[in-house]
Amino acid sequence: MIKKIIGSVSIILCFYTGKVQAQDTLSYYRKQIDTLDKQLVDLLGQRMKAARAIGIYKMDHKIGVVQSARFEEVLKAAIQQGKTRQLSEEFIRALYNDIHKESIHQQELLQAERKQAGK
Ligand SMILES: O=C(O)C(=O)C[C@]1(C(=O)O)C=C[C@@H](O)C=C1
Repeated sequence: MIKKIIGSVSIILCFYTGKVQAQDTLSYYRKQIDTLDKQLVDLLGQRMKAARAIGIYKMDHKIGVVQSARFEEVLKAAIQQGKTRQLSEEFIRALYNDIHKESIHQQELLQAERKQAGK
């Protein structure tokens, strides 16, 4: 009888500790995602800052905002790097098209602001 009770208790304990371990694993990876997401947004902010600086240069040198050949280069490099990280070409294309759109939007906005300010 006592053996049966010990057996049942140890099974319950195993389930419990298993659940605790699963929770630990989930929160461990979620924390990792939270940290990486912060870095991602921070990097995107840095990239846009560089894009705005390019926007000023383009305005000063009368260069058009959209530079398709340059964007193709950027995209190609990102697709190549993505391949080494198990990221599909489709995903990288969609991501970079959105980044490019925002980059152009920020440059145009900045140029419009500068024009309005008479700079
Ligand atoms: O390289 C430039 O000329 C940029 O302005 C940067 C950038 C980009 O976000 O990658 C943005 C717009 C251009 O069409 C090409 C590339």
